[in-house]
Amino acid sequence: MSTRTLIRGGLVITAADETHADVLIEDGRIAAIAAHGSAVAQGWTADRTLDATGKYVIPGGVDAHTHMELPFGGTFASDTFETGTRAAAWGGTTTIVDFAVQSRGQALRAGLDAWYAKADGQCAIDYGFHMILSDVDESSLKEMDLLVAEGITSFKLFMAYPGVFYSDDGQILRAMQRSAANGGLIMMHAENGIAIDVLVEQALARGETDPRYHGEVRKALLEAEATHRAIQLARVAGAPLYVVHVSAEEALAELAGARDKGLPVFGETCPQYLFLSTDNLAEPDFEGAKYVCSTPLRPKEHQAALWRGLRTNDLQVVSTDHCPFCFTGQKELGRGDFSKIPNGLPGVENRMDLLHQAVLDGHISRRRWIEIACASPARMFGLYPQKGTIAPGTDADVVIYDPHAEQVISAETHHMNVDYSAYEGRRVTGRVETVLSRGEPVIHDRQFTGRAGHGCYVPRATCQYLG
Ligand SMILES: NC(=O)NCCC(=O)O
Ligand SMILES: [Zn+2]
Ligand SMILES: [Zn+2]
Repeated sequence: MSTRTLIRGGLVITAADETHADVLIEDGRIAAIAAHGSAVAQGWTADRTLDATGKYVIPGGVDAHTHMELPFGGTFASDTFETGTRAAAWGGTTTIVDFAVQSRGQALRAGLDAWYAKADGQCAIDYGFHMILSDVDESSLKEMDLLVAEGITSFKLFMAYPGVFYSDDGQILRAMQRSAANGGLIMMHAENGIAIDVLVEQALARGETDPRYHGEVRKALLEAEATHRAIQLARVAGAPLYVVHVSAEEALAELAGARDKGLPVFGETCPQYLFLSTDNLAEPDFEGAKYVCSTPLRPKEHQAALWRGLRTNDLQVVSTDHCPFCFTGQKELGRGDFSKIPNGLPGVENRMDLLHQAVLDGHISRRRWIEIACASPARMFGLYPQKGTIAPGTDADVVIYDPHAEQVISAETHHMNVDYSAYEGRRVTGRVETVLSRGEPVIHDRQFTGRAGHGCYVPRATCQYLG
């Protein structure tokens, strides 16, 4: 039986508009939107009415970069699809795109099937997959075509992590040529991993073992160099390119220069690069390990450039790169050798709130908040307008957001399965109150009302920023 839900009296914010409007939801979709107080809206009846007076009504967040249960550095990211998607819902995110992994020597199909199995029946919110390519050869190139047809329309390659996920320039060029032909989008981890490994070895030989050296060896210039090289390879292949987790001003300058030339080059940054810095990596007593991720945190001065890039659209997306490892037992694997600290930070629950705080701090406008966190990732990865906006016919993935509520971010209160918060003690204004996923309340008045298995796999179209 169909349920009608009515959200009354809120300020509806999309990437395009802000309107005081009522939103009618039926059969899991937005049925209609009408000005608050209009005769049309007053005539609506519903089984469930949610009062959003004084609140924002925004599209559910789309986090296009998560790693639930990622195998890394001899351990696994500590959020499962169940715990990670529940935490995402608490933070106002209603869709994730996670990375299925091809292990070396394995077919893409095997890696993808393993990810379908991990997520199936576990998720509180909807999900899709990108595919990590670890072994670019004739057979994996052929498989890329099949995956694009199946709705896996983006592929991550690594210029970092030699011996693990690393692809050389020839492999990268081949994968790009294939994506130019099949419509897929190459997502690049742009760091010169071969040069970084030399610097790691030299640092360790000098006895530089603390977490802060992770930031020192993974130099901004090596991110910029790899970004430049990835752009040139994409040009040669005639392929579009999306550079993930951009952290260095110099790398952003490469993207901006390419975009100025009109090239189809896109960039993502993450909250950790906007709000944290090498000061965190330098925290004493091995606490810096909590902030080890790649690309690494940069000196604070890089943040202004990233905010500018988000305003000027040289960066289009903010995703989390959520890849949590507990401090106890996981980050600790790298005591005495920073190169053994599993790379990654938790954050899937914090993104919408941190970016709302950025609105209050004057870095971005409200509509740009929704654009970089909802609409643009949905367009980039072929989910729009089903996801990422509020419009008649789209999925009713809707957040009622209280822009005045104060909160202090803490591991004591978060829902991610990780024993620390990268933002411990940070005060932010704004908080998720209610979250609907396809019309079903998964968070209702700050209570979890969802369930594992509600979330559905969503096949994706190709990038909607291209021709
Ligand atoms: N980013 C990170 O440190 N860990 C996750 C894997 C990746 O995205 O490179
Ligand atoms: Zn990466
Ligand atoms: Zn990642």
